[in-house]
Amino acid sequence: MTTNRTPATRRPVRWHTGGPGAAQRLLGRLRDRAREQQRAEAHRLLEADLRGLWREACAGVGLCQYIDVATGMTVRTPKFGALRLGPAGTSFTVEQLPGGEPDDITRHAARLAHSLGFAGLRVQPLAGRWLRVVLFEVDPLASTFRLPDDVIGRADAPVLLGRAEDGSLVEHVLASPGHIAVQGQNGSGKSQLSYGLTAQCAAAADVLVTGSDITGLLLGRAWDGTAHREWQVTGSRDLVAHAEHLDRLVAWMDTRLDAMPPRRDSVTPTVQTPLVLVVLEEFPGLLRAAQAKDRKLAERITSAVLRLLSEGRKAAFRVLMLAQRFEANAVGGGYARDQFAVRVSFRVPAESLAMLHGDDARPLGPEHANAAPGIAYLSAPGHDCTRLRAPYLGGYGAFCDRIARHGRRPDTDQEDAA
Ligand SMILES: Nc1ncnc2c1ncn2[C@@H]1O[C@H](COP(=O)(O)OP(=O)(O)OP(=O)(O)O)[C@@H](O)[C@H]1O
Repeated sequence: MTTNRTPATRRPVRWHTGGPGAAQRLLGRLRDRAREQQRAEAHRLLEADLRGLWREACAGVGLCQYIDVATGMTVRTPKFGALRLGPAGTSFTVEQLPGGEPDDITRHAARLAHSLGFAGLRVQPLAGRWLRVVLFEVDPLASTFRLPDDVIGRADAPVLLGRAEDGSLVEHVLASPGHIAVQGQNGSGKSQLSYGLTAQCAAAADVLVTGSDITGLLLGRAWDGTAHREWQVTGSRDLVAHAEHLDRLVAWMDTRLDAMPPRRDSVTPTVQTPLVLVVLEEFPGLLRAAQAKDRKLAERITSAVLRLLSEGRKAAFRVLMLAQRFEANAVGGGYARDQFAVRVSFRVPAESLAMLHGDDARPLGPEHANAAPGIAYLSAPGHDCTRLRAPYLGGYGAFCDRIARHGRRPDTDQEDAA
């Protein structure tokens, strides 16, 4: 069979190039796809790694259930869902065990995060039993943050306590009915927090910063020229003066309770009836010194403080007590310790953390025993064992400057103290 086709009738093969640069675009797309596949593969491998580590870590800290099945005992841990890698960091979803609470994970946060190769983690509840675990490459509390040069104008405005791991500010309203306990070893950050708290409310017309300070640094000289100074007793030479001052505060509290208007069960802070912040700096030191001098003097101080703690809330008295450790016998007994609604612990031995925050804080003890200055644990209404970084005001000179700048000057408007 022959064909008559001539070369002239054969149609040339034409490549549809799509214009100039199309080959490069195609190549680019192929490279993007390859990169995407590599990324997806890396993501899948990392997810598998973290899933395995998560399971081991949960079993390691006891966050698991043992189930007896036909083939033997099996361990069930909160289920790892999906990994998310993004500009906001690394996170994954988790389905809690039946009956589980986000707190079960938060309680072991440091140890779980370390097992996964991260510095820390935070838990965000999602829907139902699901939550998101956000991992931190560096401890979010590692860096210092400055206390802004702000003051409150009224007792019902919030003062800043610190910054939590998620970057949110943790505040406290003095007018809310709760005394404040602060414990920490030497150099752990108690003074910085107290400088910050007192400086923030030094200008408020309805707050009086009073109390007893054997060190004479937190209260005393720094407050010269302010309306608060005559309500502060300092130094350890005249311990009777501390007892007398505390008795004077109790008498003031009693006058308020006696004068409570009908159908009212608490005093609202006003300029005439200010909120009385009773600062007890190094209170165990005051008690020890008083005991060494005269046992009766120590009892007198203890009973005045107990009355302020147990009845002060209704009379707009708030106690801010500072101690290295809140051992019951060092702070006037277990009853006294139970009166504190807001509890802050800087670096303390593990046992002391559990003593002030309860057994829930026990797993955090070993890590917190080495916390850097300024890092604290907070238990307060609405804050169940929140780890925070207290704001840094600066050296003692900076504190004195703030009080000199903002401290309320004496006036004649105030009520009922006389
Ligand atoms: N919130 C903070 N941020 C950064 N650094 C801090 C913070 N708090 C304390 N520090 C550092 O730790 C040092 C000691 O802090 P601070 O004097 O408050 O401790 P303390 O618990 O009151 O100790 P002491 O019982 O000996 O008075 C400060 O001089 C400061 O360098």
